[in-house]
Amino acid sequence: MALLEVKNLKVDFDTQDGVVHAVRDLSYTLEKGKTLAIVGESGSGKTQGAFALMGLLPKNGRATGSIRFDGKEILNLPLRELNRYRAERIGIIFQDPMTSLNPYMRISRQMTEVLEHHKGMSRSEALAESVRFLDAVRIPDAKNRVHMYPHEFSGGMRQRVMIAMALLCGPELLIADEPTTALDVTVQAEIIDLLVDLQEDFHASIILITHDLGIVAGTCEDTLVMFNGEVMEYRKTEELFANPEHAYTKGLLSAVPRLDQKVERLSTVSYEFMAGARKA
Ligand SMILES: Nc1ncnc2c1ncn2[C@@H]1O[C@H](COP(=O)(O)OP(=O)(O)OP(=O)(O)O)[C@@H](O)[C@H]1O
Repeated sequence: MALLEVKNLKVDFDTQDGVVHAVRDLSYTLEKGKTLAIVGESGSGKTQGAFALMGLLPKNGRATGSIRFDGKEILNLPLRELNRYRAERIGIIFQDPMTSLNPYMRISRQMTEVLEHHKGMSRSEALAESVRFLDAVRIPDAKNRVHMYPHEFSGGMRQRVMIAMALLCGPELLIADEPTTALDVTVQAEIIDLLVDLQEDFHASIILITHDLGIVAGTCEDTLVMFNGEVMEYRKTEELFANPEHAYTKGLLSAVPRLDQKVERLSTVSYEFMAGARKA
């Protein structure tokens, strides 16, 4: 059975200027232990599509359609029930780790609190478990660094802490929303490698949200390309790279820098180009 089935998801926002259709018709299926990339330029609806399933939509937003998690409809569940899913079965990693880390609390306290509350561990068990998770995300000297505050870590290390926190309760689904966008290119590659390794160890399904097709190859089995709230293409990643069907995907691919080609200037996908490439 699929872990996640999203069908005809629509997300609308009420604004002063009328209704914004952020996600128009999004459908996909994610099997257990598999990885899906959701790719598209800024504003294409990637994040709001994921927020709908976490119950994190801004107040002026509403979602319709269906989101089944492990066979159960979770779209628009009451907050109390959704909170249980969010805490224990679905982990999320944001672009900016400070969105989920409390700057005034030591990492140890932030991690042990979760484990005490959700796993019923004692403080000392929870501390040992936290160190184990920091080791798993390759934080050197985890035993000592667990007692540091978030600002004492570099950006890449902070992102690792957030990944460790997202994995703490053993989620079946991990949503990574632009997890590397704010980082240097080399650190980006390390974080993506880490996610791939962790997925093998923790057997979580992953949704990787990114505007960068370059980090998708070799990382995700399937790729879904979005533009203007709609799905442009949804296929096996290998096939998409080998033979992109949609003009918009071709545009995105041509914007991916390739190590084997010298380019004068990186291409960008212009708005006119995208508009012309929109699905009829
Ligand atoms: N609270 C809101 N009210 C009105 N429109 C909104 C609101 N939040 C998001 N939107 C709009 O929804 C659309 C989709 O936004 P979304 O954040 O999903 O895009 P994205 O593809 O994830 O882009 P980015 O990478 O920049 O986050 C955008 O046009 C955005 O302006």
